[in-house]
Amino acid sequence: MYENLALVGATGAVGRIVLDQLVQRQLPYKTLKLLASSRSAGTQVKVGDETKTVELLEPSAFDGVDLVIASTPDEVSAEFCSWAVERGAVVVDESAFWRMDPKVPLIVPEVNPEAIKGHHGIIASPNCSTTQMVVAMAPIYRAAGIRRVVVSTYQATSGAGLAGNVELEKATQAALSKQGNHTAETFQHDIAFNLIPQIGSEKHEGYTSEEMKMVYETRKIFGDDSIQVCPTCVRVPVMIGHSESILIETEKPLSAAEARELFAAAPGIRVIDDLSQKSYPMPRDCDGCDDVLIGRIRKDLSSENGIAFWCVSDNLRKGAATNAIQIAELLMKS
Ligand SMILES: NC(=O)C1=CN([C@@H]2O[C@H](COP(=O)(O)OP(=O)(O)OC[C@H]3O[C@@H](n4cnc5c(N)ncnc54)[C@H](OP(=O)(O)O)[C@@H]3O)[C@@H](O)[C@H]2O)C=CC1
Ligand SMILES: N[C@@H](CC(=O)OP(=O)(O)O)C(=O)O
Repeated sequence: MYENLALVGATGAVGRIVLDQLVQRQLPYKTLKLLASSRSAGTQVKVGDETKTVELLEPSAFDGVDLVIASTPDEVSAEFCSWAVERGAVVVDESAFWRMDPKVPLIVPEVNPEAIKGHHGIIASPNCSTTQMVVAMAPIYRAAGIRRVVVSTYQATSGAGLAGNVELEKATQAALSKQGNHTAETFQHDIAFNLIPQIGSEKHEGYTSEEMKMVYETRKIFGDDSIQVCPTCVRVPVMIGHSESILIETEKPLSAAEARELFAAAPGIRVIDDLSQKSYPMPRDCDGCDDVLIGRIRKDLSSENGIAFWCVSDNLRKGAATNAIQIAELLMKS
């Protein structure tokens, strides 16, 4: 039923990984169209052993397409999704545009696969920082309930797309050659040898748009508006891999050993946790890996029901491309 695929945003940071994953995970498609803007239409892209030409995103591009995987800016998704749905296709969209629409399921397959039922043609994949956090929260939520989460993120420059990594490279070269501050375009300030405690725009009572996504999307994915989330999102000079320091306050008390066992048994999680051996996940370990890596698991010293840990994931893979591909696999199985 889902045999004729289109990939919108095929030339982007996420789109390139989706292409790799289509091949690596051997999705059983018959035809594949690659779509992007007029900037890239006509360029050639390798898909496994084949070379394909990128086509222009326009309504007729979806004629005969059953399944669309899309990774474009919000305003582009806002426009083209209806072109695809009107032609009978289902869209798995990675942008933020549709995520909080009540008619659109927001899916992380390890957490809420059942919510995919009854979709109306568009299925959204969450924000990358939210995805890795909810994968980590899921086993704890099921075993002990969750009242509150305090999270600080350390987000890679590729979170801002291909332009983010180009800016990190240029800014670092400028700083090393002592040319002074690089003029920031993608980020708010010079990212070289720096941390920027702002991702997105000012949104709600001093919180940014990225931070409020972590609040709202988490509640929607768990279907539980009682979960309290206090996020701080920070851009760091790392190319791939978002890291998060997370404190979870549970309903029922949980020891660190119990939390470690729950993480180890959960799908999509790999535990790397032996401080005595300097063993814990770091962003360089997660580049190219589909799991959420968890370490530094310990009891909160300041409250009864707190579990603290460190969590790292490839933002372009589980944070985006892999999650979308897993959603496509769920559809193909249904
Ligand atoms: N990077 C990340 O870690 C994550 C990203 N996302 C979301 O995924 C989406 C894509 O992000 P990312 O890959 O990082 O961004 P990039 O900027 O690297 O890529 C954007 C892609 O969208 C295409 N595009 C842009 N404008 C148009 C247009 N007018 N018509 C058709 N295609 C267009 C670009 O094509 P062209 O080559 O023609 O410019 C390119 O293929 C965004 O919504 C982002 O929020 C979600 C989770 C994580
Ligand atoms: N904004 C995130 C990545 C992203 O694209 O998120 P969203 O899809 O929610 O805009 C970052 O910069 O790291």
